[in-house]
Amino acid sequence: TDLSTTIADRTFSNCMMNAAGVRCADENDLNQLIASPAGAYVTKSATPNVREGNPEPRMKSLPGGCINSMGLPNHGLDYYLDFVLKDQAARPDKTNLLSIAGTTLEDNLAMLHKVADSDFNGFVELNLSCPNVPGKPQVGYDFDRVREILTQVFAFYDKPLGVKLPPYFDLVHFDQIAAVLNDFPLTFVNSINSVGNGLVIDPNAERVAIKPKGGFGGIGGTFIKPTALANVRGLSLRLKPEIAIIGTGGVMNGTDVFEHILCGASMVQVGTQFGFEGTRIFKRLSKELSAIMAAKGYQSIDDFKGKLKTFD
Ligand SMILES: C=Cc1c(C(=O)O)[nH]c(=O)[nH]c1=O
Repeated sequence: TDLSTTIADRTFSNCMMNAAGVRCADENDLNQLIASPAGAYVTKSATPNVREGNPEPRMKSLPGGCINSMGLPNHGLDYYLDFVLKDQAARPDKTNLLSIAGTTLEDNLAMLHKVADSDFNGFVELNLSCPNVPGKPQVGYDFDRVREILTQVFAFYDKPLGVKLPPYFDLVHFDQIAAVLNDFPLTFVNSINSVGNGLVIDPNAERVAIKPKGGFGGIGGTFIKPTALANVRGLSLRLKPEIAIIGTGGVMNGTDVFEHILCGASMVQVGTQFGFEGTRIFKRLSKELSAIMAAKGYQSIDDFKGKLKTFD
């Protein structure tokens, strides 16, 4: 079975990769992803300069999931841009993703100008959904702000670019964000980021599990899969066909990957479970997805991508 996928004019050997933020902040993490069967990697969301992030404990694993309020710790854009440029020179036929998450519009524009002026020819993933920068809202929930940002970005940025969105929980919000996104030459939309501002408690200590923001943080893992699938499907039904969808959220096994693709995902990102298992997860997920496809007689993901049935 063929697990390859195509987004815009780029073909990836495998339709699975990591989600930004998980085991992708250092070059040895990224080199492990390169050595794995993952179809691509995305780098930890970058800010213009090195950033410490929030005080620890800032991440807690749970059965089947996790809560995090990392606060955007990263080595700064130059570190990741240097890495992807070196990798691109060594493997010119591969496309990878560079995630950026400026805490201000100015920072995002400055970073995008730097990337525009470089030889980078991969995809930029503009993160509009970080839930963990104290005092900063998840931009993706402010539709006018998203329009303003994309207007200013596409005034000069002409390389492939997508956005990473927070989860929406109202069909009218799918309509509203799609109406904004359809006005721009986006290469992809990645849904979803962690479900923002959940609260995990340690009942023995009668205390929250993580330190930042009084214990509030982004939730990932198996419990967010129904929300992730709804967002992939809701956007797939509303976005113009030129905008590909990357499905992220709740992927633990091959069935979860299959479901994201049924909902319309062209690429599936794995966060929490990749964090637990490491890069060997990509061999396991590839085996599991291949077995599902073989049992159903599917040769490639296009045989079932977006073909979710309803009762009517
Ligand atoms: C880029 C910051 C993010 C972070 C973080 O660095 O706290 N955690 C998430 O779950 N999603 C994010 O987008």
